[in-house]
Amino acid sequence: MLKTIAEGKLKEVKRLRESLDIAQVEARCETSRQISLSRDSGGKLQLIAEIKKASPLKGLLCREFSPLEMARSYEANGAAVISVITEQEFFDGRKEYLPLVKTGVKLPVLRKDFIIDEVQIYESRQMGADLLLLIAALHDYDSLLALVEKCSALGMEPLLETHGREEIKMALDLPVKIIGINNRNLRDFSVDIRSSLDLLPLIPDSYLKVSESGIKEASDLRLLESAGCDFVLVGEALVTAADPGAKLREILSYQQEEGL
Ligand SMILES: O=P(O)(O)OC[C@@H](O)[C@@H](O)c1c[nH]c2ccccc12
Repeated sequence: MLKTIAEGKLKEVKRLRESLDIAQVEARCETSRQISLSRDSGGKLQLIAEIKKASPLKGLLCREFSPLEMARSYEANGAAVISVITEQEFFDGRKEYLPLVKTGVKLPVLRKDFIIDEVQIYESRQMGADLLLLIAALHDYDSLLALVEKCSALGMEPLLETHGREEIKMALDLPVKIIGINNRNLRDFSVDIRSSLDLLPLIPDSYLKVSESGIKEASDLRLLESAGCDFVLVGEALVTAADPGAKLREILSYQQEEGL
């Protein structure tokens, strides 16, 4: 599956190489400031809320889909970061969603796509992304290193997504600050948040740790918080709710109850 998606990106990369004015993006970057994430001072888990219209496995998730409205309601209800899926073929995302969301909210915005070439990093910068997802499974060490460095040079923060011990080991050898553990196996799409619980202890506290996928309830957040996780990335559970903002508030509400 992952391979099919990445192969689909090759054409897009070719087109981008022909059309994107890299020098112009670089020139504009000099004046722009990097937004960086940090751990909550009280140790509270923070939430990255995803704008996700569809998934390859389940198809359409959200009928009345308005990315801007959704982002604003995530922001108003306590999200720390907005994640925007821009991949079109399998997730029905659109590149336009990112600049739209970026201008509509104050929160940092993460671009979720399948990044296989540095030209997409320039494109992400031009779109206005603050953070960029890089998927370890798509690369070897050298190509990841080049992408991570390009990302940082352009003032964006890479979120390196891993699955399994080997990929975490590789992540720890790269100059990244944020490591994600995807609970979804991108090869067969099975999901289990225990995968984060098992792997979080392998990541030192000098990194920001993100658990991604299959997170639905306050009880999941509680578990991950006590395992030392800093951020959770939630998509489906929010976008399939009648009121995504209200759902976000509800799953974070345990933090108030505990008076953190
Ligand atoms: O909808 P969920 O199960 O809450 O998962 C969100 C997010 O983790 C998932 O969309 C995701 C994780 N890694 C990705 C890479 C590309 C596209 C999407 C993803």
